[in-house]
Amino acid sequence: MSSSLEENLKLLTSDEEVLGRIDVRHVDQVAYQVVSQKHGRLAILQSAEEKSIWKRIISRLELSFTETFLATEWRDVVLGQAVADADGYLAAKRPGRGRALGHLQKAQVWQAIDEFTSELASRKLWTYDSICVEAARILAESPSKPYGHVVVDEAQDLHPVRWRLLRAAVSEGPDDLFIAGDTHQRIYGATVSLRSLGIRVAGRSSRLTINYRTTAEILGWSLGLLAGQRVDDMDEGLESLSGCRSDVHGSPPRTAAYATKAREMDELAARVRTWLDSGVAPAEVGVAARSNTLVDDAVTALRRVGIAAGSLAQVLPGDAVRVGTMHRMKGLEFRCVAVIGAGEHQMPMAGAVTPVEEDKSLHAADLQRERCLIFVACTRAREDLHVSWHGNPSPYLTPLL
Ligand SMILES: Nc1ncnc2c1ncn2[C@@H]1O[C@H](COP(=O)(O)OP(=O)(O)OP(=O)(O)O)[C@@H](O)[C@H]1O
Repeated sequence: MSSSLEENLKLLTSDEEVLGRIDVRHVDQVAYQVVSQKHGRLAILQSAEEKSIWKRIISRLELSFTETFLATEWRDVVLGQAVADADGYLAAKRPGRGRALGHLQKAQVWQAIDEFTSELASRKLWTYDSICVEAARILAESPSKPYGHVVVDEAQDLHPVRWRLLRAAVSEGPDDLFIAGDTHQRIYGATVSLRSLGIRVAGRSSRLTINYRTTAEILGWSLGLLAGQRVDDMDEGLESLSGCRSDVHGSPPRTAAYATKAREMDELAARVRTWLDSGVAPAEVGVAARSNTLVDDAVTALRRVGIAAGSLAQVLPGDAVRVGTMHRMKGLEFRCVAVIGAGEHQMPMAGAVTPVEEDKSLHAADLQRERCLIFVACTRAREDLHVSWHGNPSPYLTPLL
């Protein structure tokens, strides 16, 4: 997405001097650079290793918590609220955490987290979150800031550790932070209160209601995916979709069910061929899928019939159809979009949803994120949207069928 933003920046100016002063980067890259300047090359803890460290701690301390629970408690409560010690953790509120903890349980959780962070420190291992914490600390202590102004896009997906980093990356003053986001498109992380992070948006924000990208037909249909959902406004209130509109009209989105994946892939290739034959450039066709496997399947199906196509995970030539996971589709747009594999077994994706018996709140948040993902994918289409699946449709789609 940052390369797409960088490209679009060139539509605003071609002045190399101006472009040279604008740094378009993922916030984690900013954090890595700040921390590596001080500590050298950083070794990143891989998720399988993280799990096994938590598992060892759970078994050593004979705890009844799962590794997911402890990892989330560390990330969202300890790092999220910048808790520094046991007393801070015992006093911390735990909004959005499904399982209530008594005093003794909190002491056990703190001991586990303390052992976990000590192990990371002794092995010199970092997570992307801990890099952000360290970067924010370094920048907060430094009198000189790397940026004069910071523009934040896709703000709904940033964890508090990233907000603290961004806050510390620019001195406080007029036009220090400009924030754009849409909480209906939250596909990572959980609800954040900007107020609690010292970022004041009340009375200083505007709601954009006109959608210039897509047709009224595609917008109306896609908004149906979110009907009845309560969505926050990042400032301790609720966001609304009322008044959202598009003034451009076109064909209504089409949906199609197939008996098998193979058939769905064949029909995808036929659909893309129709778009290309009608004059749509290959790079203006996007195909969105929930999993990497399905992305590969779609690329193979398109190439099999002679259509140049590639995954958005790679650098693509200008004349190829873009196929990507729904996560990769964020922030992009295409004249025509095919959302594939929108079936009951793919959306929500079972592996991405915490079991309800493990953590009720995480379970609900995960389901909501899956719903937002399909909304994000569908709203990438400017003119034509085609949604398909094999087997039964996703429960997110059934109210619209
Ligand atoms: N005022 C405008 N007049 C005409 N076209 C516009 C205007 N504002 C935006 N657009 C066009 O609408 C499309 C979507 O704009 P943009 O990418 O800024 O939206 P967005 O809110 O960031 O979308 P999302 O968050 O869903 O990715 C782009 O093609 C952009 O060029």
